[in-house]
Amino acid sequence: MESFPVLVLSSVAVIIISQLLKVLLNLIWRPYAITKWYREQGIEGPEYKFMKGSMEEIRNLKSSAQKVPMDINSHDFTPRVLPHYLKWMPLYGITFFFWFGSMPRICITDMELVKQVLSNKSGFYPKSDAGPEMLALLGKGLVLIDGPDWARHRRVVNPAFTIDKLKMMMRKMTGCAKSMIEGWENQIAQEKSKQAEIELHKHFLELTADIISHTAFGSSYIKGKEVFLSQKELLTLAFSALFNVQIPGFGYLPTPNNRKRRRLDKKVRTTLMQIIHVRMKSRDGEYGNDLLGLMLETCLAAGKENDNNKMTMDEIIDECKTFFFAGHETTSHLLTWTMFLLSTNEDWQDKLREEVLRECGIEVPTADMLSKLKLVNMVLLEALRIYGPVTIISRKASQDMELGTIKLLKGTTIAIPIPILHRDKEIWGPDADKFNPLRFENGLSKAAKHPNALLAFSIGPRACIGQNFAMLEAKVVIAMILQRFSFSISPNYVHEPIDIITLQPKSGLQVIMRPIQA
Ligand code: HEM
Repeated sequence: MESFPVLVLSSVAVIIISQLLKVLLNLIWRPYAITKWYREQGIEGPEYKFMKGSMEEIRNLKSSAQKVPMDINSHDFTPRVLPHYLKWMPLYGITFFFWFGSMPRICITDMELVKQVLSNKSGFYPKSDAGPEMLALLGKGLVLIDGPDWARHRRVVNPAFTIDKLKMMMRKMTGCAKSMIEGWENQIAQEKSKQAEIELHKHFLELTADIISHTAFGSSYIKGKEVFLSQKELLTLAFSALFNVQIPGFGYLPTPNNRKRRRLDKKVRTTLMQIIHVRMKSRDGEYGNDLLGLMLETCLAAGKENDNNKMTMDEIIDECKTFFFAGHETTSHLLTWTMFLLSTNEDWQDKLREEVLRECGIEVPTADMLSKLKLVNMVLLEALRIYGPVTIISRKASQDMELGTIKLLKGTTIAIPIPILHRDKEIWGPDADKFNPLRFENGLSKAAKHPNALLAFSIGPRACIGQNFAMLEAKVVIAMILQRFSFSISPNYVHEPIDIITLQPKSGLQVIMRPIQA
């Protein structure tokens, strides 16, 4: 009979060898087989590089493309933000594959295929896997989950975003915008000047954080500040990890970044728990009908029917993370890019001010007044088209399946590069690179050759739940600024759009603001 140590050693050896074989299979043989599979269908792409895939090339292309700022009148930031797509599309065709580490990604830019993927209701194209950094940032909330959990969360959350609820949020939105604007007026008065240079992006990030805190959580920017500041750091971590080689299990090691991520995650959770406890104590069994109230109602309604809509406290915390982040970052960028466009196209600024003063006068706008601001709406849609905050939508093939003529292998990620589709002259016409809000004159569905061509909020069942909220918020803020200020771009502004997960100006947006004398 074999001795015990020999048995242990041989078992360990078997485990190590089988793990090594698995690694070799995933890192060498599988990419080779996948490449062969797609090439046989005529789909080409850059060669797979051991473990790194295409990551190193993407990082290098991006860093050299981002060395030179853009001309202020040019809106085509794709060479800076998506240089790899621009390099590979002419080489391999509009549908091509590349490598996120050892995982294949297929880029699709055919609108019909995009529609098939995004409109699918049978769960064939779930969200692609999120790394530990994105999970810490957004939690397992609506943006990242799938299947029955997603459907249950969406059922709970939907009623917080009905048109009636949005109208009721108007007072809070205008209140937050008024404080920001009065801050600017005071600054200019204190400087005893007729104008001041204001960095708007920073202000919009705080404003939109304040608005989502008030409207969804009955809190304020100040109370939720720890969440926002920690999420900002988590965002930087997620961004820096985006094009790194992913080593399985690496996220559990006590590296400085992993430790930082865990510390920030804990801080976010503690602050959210404080906000939740305040709400639970302050009401007598009624938790309110805002987002937090609706979620708590389902969680704490022990013994009541409709368990299908129940959420656990951990799920609520994850959903809070999602809404704190998704509910303010993107909208602040939309406001920033809209103000950039209006500061550099003063003829449009004047037209919009005329419309705002005609429909709202100098009153605080109401929802009814805002519904009449057609030109403001057109400019916001055009800002979403050319500077949409979300640059890539990705999904995963849940099984081997066909998408058009492509035979997809299970696990392949499908990447939809929105800025490239939003500049497609076949879809948007010969002026696709230009700022032309008039293309939306006859409504969203008639602005392009394809009725669903604007993908800024995505389309289909996973489209943005907050799109009406974001549009209302953006209209309120832009209208209130136009009532009180005229503005032009500062000579200090440098046009460097950059995608730190979402598209934003690298060093803020400096604008010269001049109060309009009443
Ligand atoms: C200009 C502002 C906004 C833009 C451009 C935007 C864009 C998007 C996009 C493109 C998606 C789909 C992502 C994907 O399929 O991978 C999405 C989903 C989502 N957005 Fe927004 N968003 C904005 C504002 C908001 C706001 C204000 C909220 C919350 C109040 C919000 C909450 C969400 C949530 C929860 C999802 C996931 C929906 C689901 O999968 O069921 N977003 N957003």
